[in-house]
Amino acid sequence: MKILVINSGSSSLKYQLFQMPSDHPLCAGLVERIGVAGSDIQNHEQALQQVLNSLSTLGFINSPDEIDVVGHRVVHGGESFLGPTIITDEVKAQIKALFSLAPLHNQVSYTCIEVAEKTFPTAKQIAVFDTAYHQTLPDYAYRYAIPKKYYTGERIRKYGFHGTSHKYVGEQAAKYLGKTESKIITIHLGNGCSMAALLNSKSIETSMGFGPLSGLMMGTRSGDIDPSVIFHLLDHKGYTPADVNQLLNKASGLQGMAGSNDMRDVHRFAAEGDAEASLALAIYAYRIKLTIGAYAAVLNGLDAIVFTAGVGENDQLLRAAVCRDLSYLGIELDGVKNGQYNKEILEINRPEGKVKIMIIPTNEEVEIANQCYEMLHDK
Ligand SMILES: Nc1ncnc2c1ncn2[C@@H]1O[C@H](COP(=O)(O)OP(=O)(O)O)[C@@H](O)[C@H]1O
Ligand SMILES: CC(=O)OP(=O)(O)O
Ligand SMILES: [Mg+2]
Repeated sequence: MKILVINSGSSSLKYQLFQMPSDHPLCAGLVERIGVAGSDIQNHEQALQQVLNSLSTLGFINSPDEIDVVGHRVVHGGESFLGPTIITDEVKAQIKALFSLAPLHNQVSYTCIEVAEKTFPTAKQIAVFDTAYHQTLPDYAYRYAIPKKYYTGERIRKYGFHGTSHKYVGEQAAKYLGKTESKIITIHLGNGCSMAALLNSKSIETSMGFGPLSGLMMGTRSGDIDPSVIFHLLDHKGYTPADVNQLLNKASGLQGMAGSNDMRDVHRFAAEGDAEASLALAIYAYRIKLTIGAYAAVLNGLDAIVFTAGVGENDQLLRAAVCRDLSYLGIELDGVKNGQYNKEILEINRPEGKVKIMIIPTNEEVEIANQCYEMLHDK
């Protein structure tokens, strides 16, 4: 069974082609900096077209009907989708209905689904949702302290995102620990950033909420901000709701503070003496540290913290800043090991540290392919 997985992030499109059941890809690739100023690739449709052309020019597929399944990452599945789902017209309508809740993401996934349906008309199209893994949060974690009718009527609650990544690295960490019971914090730092508290490999708390805007500071998103700021801008400063949306989703975070959403740029600006870039780095790390403290309390203990995704895997300075002065919690980073990551699971704590600090490369594509394969096999 040949499965093509398409993972559309807010600024990138990753793909992998699998001959299942092997989870070693036949080919894999990444289109980066989509829609970023100065980039050749303006949108996800163009990016996907480029991927599909290269799959056939490079000879990985000779004809579209060789693809049995296209697995799509879809960010927002609301409360309806708990596992991999065959995409029907009704499912597409539900994904569309969630556009307003995840403005950077669901529209992009929807575009990718439509392009894939046209390109691979004989393949099964399957969606795997970021929200699915966080459906195990207890009600006191997912409900907001507002009247019940906003939950029952408007479905306003914490959903959480990046679930496929938190699940994948969390399960690897639990396996690595070799314990049946585990308390793990996963830290996904890509363009979007989120953390999850995992009790025995189930998500019990996470930092994103109703949409993928809350929690940590991100590439272009503010993360947590007092909602009073929004009322102030609307009521007294002439902003429209669309202006505020643009500000908090696209013109904040690293982009808004330091002028680039690419962490590599921000480090360069800071090294060149840009004080606001240095402050952006400090805030970015501080928010993660705050959340580690909170999640250690929620879990009532801690076996491991896991760094993953673009920044989490590759940025040793950031990891060092997060782990500094956390020895009270048993978090003690080994400065040498911290610099030795080479795309494989790596333990980077000092031997005397009670808590394992790990870098685990996320692989949302493998996780999606496995979920699709298992679903079709169980039938
Ligand atoms: N060597 C590196 N050092 C620091 N940050 C890096 C490095 N390589 C990639 N990144 C950062 O990873 C982020 C993208 O992560 P990724 O997980 O691919 O994001 P997404 O899937 O949300 O598009 C970018 O901010 C990029 O700057
Ligand atoms: C949900 C989310 O923020 O996804 P990404 O990090 O891929 O933008
Ligand atoms: Mg991503």
